[in-house]
Amino acid sequence: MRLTVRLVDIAARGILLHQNDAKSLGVLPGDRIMISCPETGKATADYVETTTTLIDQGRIGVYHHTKEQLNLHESEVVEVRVADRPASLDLIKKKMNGEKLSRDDIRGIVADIVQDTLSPSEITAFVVSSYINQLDMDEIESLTRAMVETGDQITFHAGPIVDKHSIGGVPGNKISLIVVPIIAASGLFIPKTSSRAITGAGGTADLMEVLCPVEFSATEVQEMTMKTGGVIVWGGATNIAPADDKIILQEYPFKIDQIGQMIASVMAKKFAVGADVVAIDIPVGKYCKVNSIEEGRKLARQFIDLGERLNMRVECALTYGDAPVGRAIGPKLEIKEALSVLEGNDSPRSLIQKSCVIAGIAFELAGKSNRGEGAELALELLKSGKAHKKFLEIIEVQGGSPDIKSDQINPGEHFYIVRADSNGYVIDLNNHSLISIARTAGAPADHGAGVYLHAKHGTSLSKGDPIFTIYADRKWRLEKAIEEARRLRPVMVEGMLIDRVPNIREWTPGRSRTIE
Ligand SMILES: O=P(O)(O)OC[C@H]1O[C@H](OP(=O)(O)O)[C@H](O)[C@@H]1O
Ligand SMILES: Nc1ccnc(=O)[nH]1
Repeated sequence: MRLTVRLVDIAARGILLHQNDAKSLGVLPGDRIMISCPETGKATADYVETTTTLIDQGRIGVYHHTKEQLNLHESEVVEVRVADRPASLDLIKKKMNGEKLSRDDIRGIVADIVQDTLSPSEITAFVVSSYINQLDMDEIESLTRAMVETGDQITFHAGPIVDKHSIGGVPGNKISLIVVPIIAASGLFIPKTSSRAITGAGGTADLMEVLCPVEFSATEVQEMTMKTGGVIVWGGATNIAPADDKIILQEYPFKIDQIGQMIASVMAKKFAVGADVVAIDIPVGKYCKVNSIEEGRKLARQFIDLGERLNMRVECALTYGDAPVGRAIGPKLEIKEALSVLEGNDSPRSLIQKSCVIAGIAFELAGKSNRGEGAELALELLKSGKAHKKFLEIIEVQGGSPDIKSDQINPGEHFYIVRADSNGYVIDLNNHSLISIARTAGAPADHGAGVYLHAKHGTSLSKGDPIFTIYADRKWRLEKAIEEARRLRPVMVEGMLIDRVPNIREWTPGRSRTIE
């Protein structure tokens, strides 16, 4: 069938057909058609959407992606025919049925993810199929390798290359902003690529973006690392493991991070930058991705095994995840807290301790310090101000201002303080609820949004004391977050009323009771 092009300014994938043309072709919404340009001979497949009003019969609505692929112009005539289904759909179904995927199967799926052959809902199907029928170690290795092979890789001619990564899941986990400059200040190289928020209210890339650009090519990452010793960039922009970010985009709304894909997501980024040694932070807690020490050990073993298969030396730290790291949750609040620690502030101690433990493991793995002495070296580099100086250099090389000070960073202008409604000690913090409130307030997209905790486990509060403050860049978002905080009550104070269950049945006081 020949159709006339109408360019439609929509960024997503897809092709818009009049319902009658779709019927003549024998396709339904979601089916694929092959569009070829007789003039250039170029062809590409895309999935169909249909309309009865937006496009006239005889025309084809071409979205941005296909326009770019085929270099199409308004009113040009193209040839359209039914396209084959991508073979990877059957492979995803294989996983849905609980079968094991071979290396070639996984290569096929990842290639189709990277080339945008699979639609977002089809990628979601892959995520869900491996969420229900977990990936085994061979499948995780294949996924990691396929993610690396379909993207750019960096080779450093100096070494050792050090890296760190957290599996996430604990709010306020801003330690990369402290660990990376500590490691770079020691003279080691750390080309750190991070993802944006997956289950949280601010990934490291979202945080760093408050201070400077985070989108660079693999070559730029390499050059900047050689110059300063370290960078903190967004993995999704580098074309390092490009499938990773496309998968994460589908996980974000569900707040899920399937274990096998998580391991591959982390390790692909490490492998692609040529890391020799890697320290992995696994937060463990009631509301974390990993809920018990036992589960944490199992996951650590998987990271170490995969490291061996890929020739990287990996060590994992199971860390305390029952409470947020530090007190700040959300991009600007977290940057402010991390920067103030680098500037020499002595608190929050949990943040300093955790950062030094992880940097210490990396030092020991890289042979920079003896076993058991790495954290001490990390603390020295932090206390001496060398890590702070290095952080400012990293900001500058990425295009930000090296004069930035923590007291110049202000969270959102709209805020609300939640206060204790009884005396007592803080006995529980619900990470999921805190993240939810910060996201409802606008984090991570609104950089000023988030939650600042005034009290953590064991803090003694009197009625009326502040427990946490919610910040937002927009008033309506703050209002929604306050509503959510009232409903979720993320901080439990001993002696506090948990909920009141009203009796809504009609009742007249004093009415005499009758005994039947
Ligand atoms: O949103 P959730 O699931 O908490 O985790 C995502 C965060 O965890 C990792 O941190 P890092 O890169 O090691 O600092 C990721 O890269 C990302 O920034
Ligand atoms: N799935 C992931 C978890 C944490 N970090 C990542 O980069 N990816």
